[in-house]
Amino acid sequence: MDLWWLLWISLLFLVPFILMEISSGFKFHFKLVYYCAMCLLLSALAAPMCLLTNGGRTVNNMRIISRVVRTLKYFFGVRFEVKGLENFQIDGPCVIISNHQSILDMMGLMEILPDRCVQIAKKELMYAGSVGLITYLGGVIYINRKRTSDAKSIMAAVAQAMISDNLKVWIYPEGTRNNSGDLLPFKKGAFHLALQAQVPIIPVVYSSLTSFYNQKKNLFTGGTVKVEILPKIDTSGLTENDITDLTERCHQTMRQVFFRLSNKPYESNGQSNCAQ
Ligand SMILES: CCCCC/C=C\C/C=C\CCCCCCCC(=O)SCCNC(=O)CCNC(=O)[C@H](O)C(C)(C)COP(=O)(O)OP(=O)(O)OC[C@H]1O[C@@H](n2cnc3c(N)ncnc32)[C@H](O)[C@@H]1OP(=O)(O)O
Ligand SMILES: CCCCCCCC/C=C\CCCCCCCC(=O)OC[C@@H](O)COP(=O)(O)O
Repeated sequence: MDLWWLLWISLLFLVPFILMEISSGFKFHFKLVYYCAMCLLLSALAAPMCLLTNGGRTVNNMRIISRVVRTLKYFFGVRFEVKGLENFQIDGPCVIISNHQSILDMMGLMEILPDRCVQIAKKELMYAGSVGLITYLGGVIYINRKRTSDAKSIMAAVAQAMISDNLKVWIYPEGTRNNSGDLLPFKKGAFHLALQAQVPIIPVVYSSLTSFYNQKKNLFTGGTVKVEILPKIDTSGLTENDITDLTERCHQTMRQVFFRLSNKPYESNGQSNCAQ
């Protein structure tokens, strides 16, 4: 066949494909920018409310922040089906661990955030404009993930504050966002913290977002996220020697629930689940 014909025929198929890709990519990035802009705007509105109500940096601001963030789901067509909220009804502090898929997780976090609960976040979040300010006002604890020794000493101080100030602490044990449709191995900070403070761990699992949010496919439409708050895991009597087992047990339990909530067949990965 003539080379020109081949070129024309390829173009006939390629051009609509490229246009579709550009427009879906454009839609995806536009929606992400819109999400970030809404976060920046809502944070800028919430900050004076926090300052006027509570005066400065305090976990009590989380009530205001969560109420404001809960409105975001209506703009993005995201809904939550929550089970197990009664498992949050415990007296005193605890460590809450959950899977972390994307920046959209802030909606899922605030949907169920219990009272007097702060999160552990990477220190870079402090510099995210008004979002950084609102996290500061809400009492978020910042860590430098590149300096394990600094992170450890901050977490040791957090263990004390949990007891003295009756705080719950929310940690993403994967340590980073992960939209792969599986859980990453868990870092150990959350488990050390629970043991140091001698408090229970409450695992929370969110179903996979990939059916409506997928960066690889430029997909960001609306959808429903299933959320399950699991019964507390007691840590009393456990020692440093039990950290690896505890981490692995929590990872396995959460992974099974993650696959069930995401309507995916459970795949045993057959490896150690702890981050090395
Ligand atoms: C109004 C509109 C608002 C709009 C915005 C909406 C909301 C904003 C408002 C508030 C919400 C904010 C929510 C923010 C969420 C942000 C989420 C994140 O930033 S996730 C990233 C940060 N978090 C984490 O990284 C936590 C998980 N990581 C860990 O726990 C890590 O363990 C670590 C403590 C950071 C250390 O990292 P490392 O890579 O070194 O981890 P290892 O687990 O491999 O540990 C190495 C080694 O150290 C031992 N270890 C770990 N921790 C401790 C400890 N605390 N004490 C003692 N020893 C410790 C561990 O056992 C390993 O040793 P060994 O191998 O011998 O066992
Ligand atoms: C004047 C300065 C302007 C700064 C502009 C900042 C732009 C960002 C604005 C809004 C972003 C909204 C983000 C909501 C909070 C998201 C928290 C979050 O999900 O952080 C990711 C972190 O868990 C893990 O990070 P990595 O996956 O390791 O990476």
